Amino acid sequence: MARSGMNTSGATLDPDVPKKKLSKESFRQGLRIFRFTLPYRAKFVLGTVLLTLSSASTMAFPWLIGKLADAASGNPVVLPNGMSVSINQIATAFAGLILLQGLFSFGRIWFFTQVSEFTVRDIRQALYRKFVTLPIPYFEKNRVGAITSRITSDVGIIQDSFSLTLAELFRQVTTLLAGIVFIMVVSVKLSLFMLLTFPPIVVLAMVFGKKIRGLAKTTQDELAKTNVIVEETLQGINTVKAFTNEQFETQRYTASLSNTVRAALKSNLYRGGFVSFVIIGLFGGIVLVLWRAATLVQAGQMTIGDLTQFALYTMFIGASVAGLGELYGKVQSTLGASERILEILDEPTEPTHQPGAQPVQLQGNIAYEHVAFQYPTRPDLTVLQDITFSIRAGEKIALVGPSGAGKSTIVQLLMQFYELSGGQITVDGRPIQSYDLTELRRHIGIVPQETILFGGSIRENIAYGKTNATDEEIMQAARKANAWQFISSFPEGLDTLVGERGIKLSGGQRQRIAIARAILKNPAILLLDEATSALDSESEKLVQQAMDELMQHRTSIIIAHRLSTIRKVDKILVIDGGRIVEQGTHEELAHNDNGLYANLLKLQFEMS
Ligand SMILES: Nc1ncnc2c1ncn2[C@@H]1O[C@H](COP(=O)(O)OP(=O)(O)OP(=O)(O)O)[C@@H](O)[C@H]1O
Repeated sequence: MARSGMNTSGATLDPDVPKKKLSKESFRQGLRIFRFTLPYRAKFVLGTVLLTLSSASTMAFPWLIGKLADAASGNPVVLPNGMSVSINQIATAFAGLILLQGLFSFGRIWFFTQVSEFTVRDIRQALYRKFVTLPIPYFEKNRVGAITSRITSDVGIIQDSFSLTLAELFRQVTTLLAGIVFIMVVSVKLSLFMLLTFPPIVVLAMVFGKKIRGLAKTTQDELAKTNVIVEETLQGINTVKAFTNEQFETQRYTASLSNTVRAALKSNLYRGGFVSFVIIGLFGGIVLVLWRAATLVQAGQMTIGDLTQFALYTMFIGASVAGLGELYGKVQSTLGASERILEILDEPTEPTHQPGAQPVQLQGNIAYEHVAFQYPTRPDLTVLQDITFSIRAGEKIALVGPSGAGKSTIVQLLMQFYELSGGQITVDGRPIQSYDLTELRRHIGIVPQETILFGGSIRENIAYGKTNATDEEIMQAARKANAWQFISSFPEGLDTLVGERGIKLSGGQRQRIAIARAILKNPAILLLDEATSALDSESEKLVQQAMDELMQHRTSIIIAHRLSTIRKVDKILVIDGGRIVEQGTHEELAHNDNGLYANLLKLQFEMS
């Protein structure tokens, strides 16, 4: 039956996922998700057998009840072999059947839930493995929320369908077919009468139901709009107040609420109509059939037992038709969900962790040759053009230039986060694409502008650079990174929790954790992105010392925002508008009065 999708206090009952039109193709696609159940097929088959048995025993109930009614009303109940049976014997058989039915149901649930739990675990695992190996551009083209809902709500729908929907579908279809056969056996005349009366009512009810679902969706959309107003304005409450728009926003919200109520009332008008239609149509139909049945009993063409059986089977049929209507929607969502899941699983991944990849040792010679680049999400914007430079192993270079010049992009390309649009990058003379991606990245360490700490202890966060590091190694790295001092001042030391649920570290402290991570990783090549936000001078000094320590004997590329920190580097590349506009040592560039670097220096000098 049509379940209205929501109430107006905001709880959305149906996940707002697009449904899939049922077609041969969508079925064929959707069924591919079944490959995840293959390892558990034995359990699945067992569950199906038990389900068949339990459905069959349910179907025997009305038959036995009819026999009881016959025996009670004095019609002798005779077995095919001519033996007549008593009420007690029928009741005993009934009790036995109920017992069996209980066991069958238990077994069915037990086996089907195992299949669904294991299958869903495998699907989630496959999805997660896929997520982390998808190339970076994928995450720029798709919202993270949309991606994570694949692993939560879509997989949830699949779980439902393996544990419930499939079984229900099977049961309802068999009940419907068997029910029709049974009523035909009881009385062909009455069955034909019933089948002419009910299906038109059911079809009408389904059309009605669809209309109501459409209206419920409209209400849902209207409500979503009101929620957007609340969220936006509360998040930007400072702006609302600064512009003294409290009244305006309240009016806007009220107007949106009125729309919601209007939509909800319309939807409920139809719902009311639907309920009275069901009462009048359905119960009217039942009265009609009962009237016909009564005349048949009176004419001696049916017994009371037959009538009871007939009525009960009819109820079964009615329930299964109604159930099938609801299942239709569930099958649609399941197909939609499995298609979206399979779509992600079919996405090409980065070539990481290739089988048979040889470990490589890198010297750290880097060369960029005429590198050109556009971001895949903005193909019309040339971010880098003709970038050519080289660094010998152990040298340090700095990239400077205005914001948006392309410095971070140059560095990211070395990690192969994106494909080049032109030119090539080599490491130790080999194009970077020829390396196994994991092997290449293993030798590159980064200290980003903004260090992301994962929820967990400081120990875990440092060990992110080398997951099997010993405590001794972690402490040593922390010392070299000038981080040990503040870590040991916490009562819980390395076990101090950081991240969302833990304490908040200062910018300088987080950077030093990032440096400790990189020290543990011990890479041949280092990419350092200086924080733009200035640290206090004490913290600055500690971070700088730690960076110097980290850079020793490694090829390093530094994205510098504060020019004071890069006087000692071997070469400075000045980037502007995606090109290298100047290069040389600090001394050389500082004396080129018309140069961009000299100007930047002057600017920073004036500012400080
Ligand atoms: N992921 C991305 N997708 C699309 N465009 C991007 C992306 N990242 C950066 N850009 C664009 O590429 C250009 C270069 O950005 P980049 O971050 O490399 O500059 P930057 O010199 O490092 O700047 P800053 O000093 O402010 O960090 C900018 O125009 C920016 O808008």
